[in-house]
Amino acid sequence: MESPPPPLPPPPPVPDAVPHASGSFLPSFVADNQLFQGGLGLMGIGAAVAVARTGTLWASNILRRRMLVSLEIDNRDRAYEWFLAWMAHRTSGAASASRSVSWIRSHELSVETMIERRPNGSSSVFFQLVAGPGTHWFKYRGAWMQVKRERETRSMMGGQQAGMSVPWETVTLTTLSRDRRLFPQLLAEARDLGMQGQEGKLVIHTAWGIEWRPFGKPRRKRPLQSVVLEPGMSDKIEQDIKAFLSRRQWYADRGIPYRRGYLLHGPPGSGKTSYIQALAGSFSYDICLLNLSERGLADDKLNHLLSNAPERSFVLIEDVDAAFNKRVQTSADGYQSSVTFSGLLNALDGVASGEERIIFMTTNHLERLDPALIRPGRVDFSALIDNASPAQARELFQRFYGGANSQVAADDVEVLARKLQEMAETKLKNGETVSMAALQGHFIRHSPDEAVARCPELFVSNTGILKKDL
Ligand SMILES: Nc1ncnc2c1ncn2[C@@H]1O[C@H](COP(=O)(O)OP(=O)(O)OP(=O)(O)O)[C@@H](O)[C@H]1O
Repeated sequence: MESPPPPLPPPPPVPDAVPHASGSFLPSFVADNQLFQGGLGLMGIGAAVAVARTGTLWASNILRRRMLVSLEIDNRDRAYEWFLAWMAHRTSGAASASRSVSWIRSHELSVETMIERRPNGSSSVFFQLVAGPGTHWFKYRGAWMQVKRERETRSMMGGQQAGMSVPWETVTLTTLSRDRRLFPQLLAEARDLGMQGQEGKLVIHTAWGIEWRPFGKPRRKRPLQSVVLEPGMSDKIEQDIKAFLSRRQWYADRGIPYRRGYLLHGPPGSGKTSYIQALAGSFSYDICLLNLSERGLADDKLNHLLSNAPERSFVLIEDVDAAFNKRVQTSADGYQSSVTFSGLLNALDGVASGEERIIFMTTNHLERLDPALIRPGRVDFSALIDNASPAQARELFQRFYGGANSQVAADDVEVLARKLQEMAETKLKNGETVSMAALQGHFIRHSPDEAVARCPELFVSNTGILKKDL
């Protein structure tokens, strides 16, 4: 019988997952591990720097908020263009002698090309270097100011620039809080300088989204007499507007909305738009040009625009028939333009529509307009501005060729003008007329004698469409 196998050796002791240390694990791990000590040290320094930096930022923000004051002007506000013009004026030779402002030499400049037309017809071009995008410093009435001009490109929503990317600019003025009272003074100076530039000018506004903004530079006012209407017509319209402008309280006392609508209708080239612009200039009013077919314009925006037209401005809706024919439904959900017909009617005299507003509408086709659009309350004064009458043709001729600077003797002008009127009367009896625009073009092209001799070729049968215009 075999001997039993020898006994197995005892299993090795199981090592402790964690060596028994007195207390916890970490201190001894750190005490024995220099690399870890270094890492902890660096962490501590990093944390201290971060805290110091945050503290400094916080303190400088507090200080900035308490000690400094900033004023932001963006390019949607009229003060923006006035301030830039003020800056340009101040940095130009004309005003640099001004004691109120001294500029630190700017390193970011941009150029504004200015064309100055002289009365004799010549013009001169000069370049104005203005502070461009960047940071500039100047001293105004003893206080240092920082100007930060920033430009970015944003895409416009709505308005004639809908979908376009246009530069979006802001200017931020910063000065010591104790000098904050200088901001209104500076803006008033900029405004006065800017208004000087608009003195005697007509500002045309167009819609930018739901806001009105000046479009281009202010234009020279057109003399009202230069637009020759049928004798007495201009006075009639002028008197009606004067009466309206003088009865604000009368309307208020009777709770009647202080609004008035005018409709000038007639063939193309009869002077409707020119007259409205000249009339606005004669009242020192601006023009707000509203295009109902403008992309992105909807009923709510239209209502906002009509309710928020700038003070002292006429709202002009040209060719109003083109936006709406007689409620022609072109699709199940609405009309051919983005503004609905009922939206226009409500904007013109609905409950939400604005107060103190003068609207001019023009059309070549009165017969196409919906009666709801031209009923009183929306159109309070309607006038036919027609093709040239013999009297108008004569007066336009005299305005072109007469006057102090005329090369033609006054008597000769008078004889020719009378001849033109007699010819026009004959033509009119035959049912032939001519537009004032065609007469204007004819007079521009010809000498007085030629103008009269060749005028008969301009007249066409009374369709209002002229051979010359085709
Ligand atoms: N009655 C007028 N007196 C002086 N100029 C005129 C007259 N009518 C038209 N003109 C000249 O003809 C041009 C076109 O005039 P305007 O645009 O005002 O006509 P309109 O009636 O508004 O035309 P449309 O109906 O096609 O818009 C302008 O250059 C303007 O100077």
